[in-house]
Amino acid sequence: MNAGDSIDVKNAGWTFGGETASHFDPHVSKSVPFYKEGHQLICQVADFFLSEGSVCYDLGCSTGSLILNLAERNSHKNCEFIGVDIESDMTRIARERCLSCNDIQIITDNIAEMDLKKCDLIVSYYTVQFVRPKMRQLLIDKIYNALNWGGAFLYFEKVRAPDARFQDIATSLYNDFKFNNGYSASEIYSKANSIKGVLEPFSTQGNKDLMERAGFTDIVTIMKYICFEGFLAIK
Ligand SMILES: C[S@@+](CC[C@H](N)C(=O)[O-])C[C@H]1O[C@@H](n2cnc3c(N)ncnc32)[C@H](O)[C@@H]1O
Repeated sequence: MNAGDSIDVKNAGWTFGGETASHFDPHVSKSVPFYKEGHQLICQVADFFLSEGSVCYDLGCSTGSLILNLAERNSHKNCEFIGVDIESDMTRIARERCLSCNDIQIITDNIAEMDLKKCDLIVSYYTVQFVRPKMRQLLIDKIYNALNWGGAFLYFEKVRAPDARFQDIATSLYNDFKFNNGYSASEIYSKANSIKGVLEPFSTQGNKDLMERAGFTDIVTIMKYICFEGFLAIK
């Protein structure tokens, strides 16, 4: 970064509304490694849990691409797909995208406060990391309680490393990932400033502890790349 670079720093003011929602689709895979591959993996895992009449949630569905993929892949199973996002700018785009699919309902709500109905699959793809830490255990408890026995929670999160040395390495590698995808040094710095206190990752162990306290005992990692991890937890 040069001394003359101008940086638009919205300190700790990140939001998914407005411009972020309208620019979300073309930009997300430049900052989330294997974004599309993660969706593909979730769809493949969902095959094991969705059967005739199942209910499936996508918590923090953003513009609806994952819930649409899930619904189209399982259109023969008569399932109910419910996408939830707190930002109406996101759910407006998601509703437009999913218009042709009658199995999908898109709801604007706060996942930390809403009730969940009984279901066979709950997906959270990089969403819980934005829920206030004090609300997180209650949310994971609610997810566990909503699942039918044998149902699954697919839980993807940005994760912190187990100690400072690994965290330094992970931060450096992730900055390289964004830089190599075309973000400037000042954009990377600006984003890091804006998400302070908004994006709050827990460690791998911290996330497992949340799930175990909720009641999950069968938990495996199904994807990991630098500081991005996907867990499959079965009730
Ligand atoms: C990184 S994006 C998720 C990406 C999305 N799952 C996908 O596959 O494209 C995080 C999303 O979570 C939503 N979100 C954050 N906190 C939320 C909350 N408390 N309730 C519902 N949605 C929330 C944001 O509005 C945003 O759309």
